[in-house]
Amino acid sequence: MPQKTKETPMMEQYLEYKKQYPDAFLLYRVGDFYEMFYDDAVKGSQILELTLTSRNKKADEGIPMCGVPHHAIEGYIDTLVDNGYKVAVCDQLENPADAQGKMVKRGVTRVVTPGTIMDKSSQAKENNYITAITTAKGKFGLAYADLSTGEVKVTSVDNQLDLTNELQNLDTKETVVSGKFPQKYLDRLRKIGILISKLDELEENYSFDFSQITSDDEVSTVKLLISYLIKTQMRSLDHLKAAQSYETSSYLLMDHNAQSNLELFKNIRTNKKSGTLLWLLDETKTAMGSRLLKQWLARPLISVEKLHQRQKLVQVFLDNYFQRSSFQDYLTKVYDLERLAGRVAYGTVNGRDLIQLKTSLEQVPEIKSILLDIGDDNLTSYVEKIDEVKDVYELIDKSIVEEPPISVTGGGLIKDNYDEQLDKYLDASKNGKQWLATLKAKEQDETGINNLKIGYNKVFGYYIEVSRANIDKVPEDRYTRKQTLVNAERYITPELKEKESLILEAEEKSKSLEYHLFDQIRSKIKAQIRRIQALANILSQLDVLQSFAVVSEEYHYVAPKFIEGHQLEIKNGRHPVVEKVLSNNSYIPNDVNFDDQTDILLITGPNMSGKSTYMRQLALTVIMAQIGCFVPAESASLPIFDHIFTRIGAADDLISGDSTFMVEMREANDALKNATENSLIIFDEIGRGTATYDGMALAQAIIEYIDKNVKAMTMFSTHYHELTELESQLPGLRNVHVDASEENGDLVFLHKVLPGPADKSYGIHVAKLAGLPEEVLTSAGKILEGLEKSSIHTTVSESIHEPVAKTPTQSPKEPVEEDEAQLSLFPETKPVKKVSNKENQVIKELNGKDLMSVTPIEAINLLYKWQKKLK
Ligand SMILES: Nc1ncnc2c1ncn2[C@@H]1O[C@H](COP(=O)(O)OP(=O)(O)OP(=O)(O)O)[C@@H](O)[C@H]1O
Repeated sequence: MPQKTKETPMMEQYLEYKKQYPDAFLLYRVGDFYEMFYDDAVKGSQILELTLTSRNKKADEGIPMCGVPHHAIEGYIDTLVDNGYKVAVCDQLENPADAQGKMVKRGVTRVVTPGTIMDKSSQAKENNYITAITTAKGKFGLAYADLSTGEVKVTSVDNQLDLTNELQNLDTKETVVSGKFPQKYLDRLRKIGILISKLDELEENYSFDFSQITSDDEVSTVKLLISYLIKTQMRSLDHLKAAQSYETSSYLLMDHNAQSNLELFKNIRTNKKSGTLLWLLDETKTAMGSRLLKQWLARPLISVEKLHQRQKLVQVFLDNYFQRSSFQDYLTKVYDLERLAGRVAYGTVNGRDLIQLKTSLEQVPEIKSILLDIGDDNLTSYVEKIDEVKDVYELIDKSIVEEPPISVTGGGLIKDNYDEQLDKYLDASKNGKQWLATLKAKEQDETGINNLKIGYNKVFGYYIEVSRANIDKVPEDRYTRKQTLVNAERYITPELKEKESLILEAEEKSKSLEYHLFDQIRSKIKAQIRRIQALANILSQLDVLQSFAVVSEEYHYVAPKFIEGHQLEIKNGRHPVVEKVLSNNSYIPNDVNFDDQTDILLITGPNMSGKSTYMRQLALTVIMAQIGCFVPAESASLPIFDHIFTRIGAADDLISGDSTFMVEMREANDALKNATENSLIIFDEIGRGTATYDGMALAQAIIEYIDKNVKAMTMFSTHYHELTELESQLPGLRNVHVDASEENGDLVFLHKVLPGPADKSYGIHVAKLAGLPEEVLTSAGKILEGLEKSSIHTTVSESIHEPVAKTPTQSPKEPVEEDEAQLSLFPETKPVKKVSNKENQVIKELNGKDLMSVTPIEAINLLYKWQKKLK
């Protein structure tokens, strides 16, 4: 921390800025370095692996310091921001030479934060969303923006769970709140790695298009977000598009767990894209297309009309292979128009970016004509809307050289014949150099000094240099001596000085004129940003649709039919990712059928037989259908789903401190409470996370609840074979099993889904496949045999479904026998001899419960409470 001793003026200035940005690393420009001091230096040197030193000036002695070279700053900023920190960059605002001994003027020129970092090439295919959240009238407002593409959206959600979900689905790294935002909601967000940035004062003076937002609360949320962007970015935000309201319910909903369980974007094991649905579907040719595909996958549609529209275009790309390939060839040459537009608005665009913009625009007329040639009405009406933005193309074409330098201040950017004045300057400087060469030859000739040179330095400009050995040949009447070196003398002549001023003036002026012209060109393009964004939008949609066609063709997908009512029929469906990964067509296709009587498919079968794969296959097929892609099947008729709920695999939520079983129950609860008839529920072995009887009882109660109250299409896999007997009691439940057979004591997986329950579990066979020691396997075999013979086993399996089945599905005609229900749930409980007080209480409570109005989760909670009491 700052020392008590008096600071040097520079450190005083530093501390002044640091005070304004206490939560950011302040990178403070000193000469050719950006320096950090005090705590920033200590922490920064660790994160960035820099050497920590201390300032040596007497008054500053002991101040920790570390620095990075100015030209390498971007990489260091990226590292800090990747680690979840903010960075404020404090630049020199004047040339130190002009400061004339006073403190150099400095100022913070940008603040980079995890949500606002732009231009990271590693993230070209990703959106980086910054979010803002507000709360009013018990609801939450949520706005998000991608600063590099200019997208701004806003919505409101009813509760904290939905808010967290939406933030996680957006994968936001940073969220802005006002100082008044209730603290209690923020801890959870911090725990899941979101940086919270507080902003107390809203900006007032800016123009932004709020016209498409209807609710005042949403306007407030967007205002908070825009204010933060203005505060941190300190430059034009003209490229931000009009904010759009959206409702989460106008898409097929999937919470964050479902997205990650189904491996849409990240492989659960590797955390990478490989092996995901996005990986499979992404045959896009542009970064914009890839980002859009990801957005479509995160928000599948529920409008049949829009889906038909997408399907038709996919079909057109499928039917016209040659046009599609040349469309792809041209698309490959289209750069990231969205981000280029962002850079134009930001003023960070350089000559090379403009050439990229030009090259991209150059492809558009070709793209249009190829697509119009196909002659499909749907596609044509789409393509006709494409604005080629020809004026921008022409402007860049006539003004910017084909291979411009990175810097925009050093000249060499602007073409000949673009500006008359510039041509004159360039001519003068070009001719001047020619003239100098001629002069050198002439002087060498006249003086006879062969090694006579013409040079230049900043102090006295152009000079003639003669080596000491030749000094006697110097024509003293024409040459004026300017400088003496050890081995040479330097001279000037009136002729040289006259040309010098012309050459220098031309060079200096041409550079600044070039910059000025470049700035003008940039502003002219900036005025057309909306048109470039609109073009980017159409091209990225077409890119995604052609990508669907490529994948659908390669893997033989079909257009799904959307049907009304509670039915689904998939013939020979496949899991698209497993199919791709498995070699030589070894994937076994399977049908999925729900008729109007069925809501639950109860899936049994040995471990490793393919139960999870079968269930995920349906979920992925539904998602693919609802983004407008074709699906992996021979034919598919599906309803439009409103929500997919999943409970797959073991996921501990260590952050919130929940156990696997707790997460399992929370996810089950979410589905039971929120699913509708139009939802899809995938429950993979619900109940396995707890003791067998509890688990089985719960699984059964959940199935019955879905059948009776929810009626969503449900796939439920289980190893509790006893549950298969439910088919005779629940008209909406059908058993299917994944087939396996035993050959010479070895298990053969057939991966074929057949009607009816599985007859055997084969758990020990799978353990053998996994290579467990022979001793363990033999011993397990003996234990199993014993269990199968024992009466307990049969009693349990019979009793377990009977009484519990009666509770939720009990028809009013059949009175519930509570005693029996209680006893049979805990069959190992010894018969009660004497009823204690505690037991009396439990019985009383049980008698007082209206079981018809108790949810399965509440039921298990009650059971837990009672059991605890009795213990
Ligand atoms: N239809 C299929 N065709 C070919 N291979 C399949 C098929 N279904 C599954 N498999 C293969 O079998 C493996 C195991 O499948 P899956 O994980 O779905 O089994 P499971 O029955 O859910 O197992 P467990 O009960 O142990 O969770 C998969 O990784 C896949 O390689």
